[in-house]
Amino acid sequence: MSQIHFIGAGQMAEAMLRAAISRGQMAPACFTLSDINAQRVTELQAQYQLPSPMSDEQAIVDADYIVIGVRPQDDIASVVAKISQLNQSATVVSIIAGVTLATLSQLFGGNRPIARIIPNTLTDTGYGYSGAVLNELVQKEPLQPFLESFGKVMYIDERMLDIFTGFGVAGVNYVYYFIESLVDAGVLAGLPRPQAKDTVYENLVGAVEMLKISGKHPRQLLDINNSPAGVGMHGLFELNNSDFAASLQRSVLAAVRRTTELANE
Ligand SMILES: NC(=O)C1=CN([C@@H]2O[C@H](COP(=O)(O)OP(=O)(O)OC[C@H]3O[C@@H](n4cnc5c(N)ncnc54)[C@H](OP(=O)(O)O)[C@@H]3O)[C@@H](O)[C@H]2O)C=CC1
Ligand SMILES: O=C(O)[C@@H]1CCC=N1
Repeated sequence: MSQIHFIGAGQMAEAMLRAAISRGQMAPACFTLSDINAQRVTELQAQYQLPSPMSDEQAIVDADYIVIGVRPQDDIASVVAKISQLNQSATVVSIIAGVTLATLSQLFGGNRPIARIIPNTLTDTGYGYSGAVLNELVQKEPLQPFLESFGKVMYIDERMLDIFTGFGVAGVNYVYYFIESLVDAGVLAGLPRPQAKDTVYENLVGAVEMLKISGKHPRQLLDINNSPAGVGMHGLFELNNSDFAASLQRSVLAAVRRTTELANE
């Protein structure tokens, strides 16, 4: 059983281990945590019945995988120094947005297996891809069960990882925002909120299924959904007349830019 130690026990660390445990793919005993905020660690240990090691240092020594879960703006160099001092062989799994394998390898002084993973916050659902890049020292097979315990895994070229972060992982934002706006539209038109919400959820899941089942392009399904001079076409005309598509695309580009920016701050 692999031992996984998280340094930085924030939102993402919790989302990953909660999914791994609740989906029955990893045992609570696999996980130890450390964080600047000791209270946070105590709370998570109690909530998920995680072991309490003798010390943070001991947990790092015992780990097979060490997940760096701090933010790009945090003192990453001090985290690396601590790992290097205590454990020379564990595979490092960095989830820090924007920070490249080259930067991490340089900090670790080479010879360190490093996986750069950008997890998705859809962890509990089994949907959503984590973007993954491994350096040549990582053994993929033993790492895979951990990665798959909190989502699907998409191995991509590292030069695409910031794009994947801003587009794919931050991408859930656009879906939540779209759902909120569309439910509000139903309410604005006069439907009670619970019915508006149920309708939007059903349409969203159903539309994805239709695209998958039919193999058609969205535009082809739009054509089927719109009769001549009909209801749908009048609605679409207003959308065509708006900045909807370009706004969405500008938002994604801003998120991608910010990913790269963060690594240089
Ligand atoms: N949230 C998301 O959707 C995603 C986030 N990521 C990446 O995951 C990482 C974590 O994000 P998230 O969980 O949202 O952030 P959080 O702020 O929730 O978690 C970071 C945690 O690390 C702690 N911390 C900071 N410095 C240290 C240190 N030197 N040693 C130990 N603990 C430390 C922080 O404590 P304190 O708050 O007290 O400073 C905090 O508890 C980021 O790098 C982000 O880019 C990747 C994919 C998705
Ligand atoms: O906003 C963030 O920092 C993270 C990284 C990608 C999505 N959310």
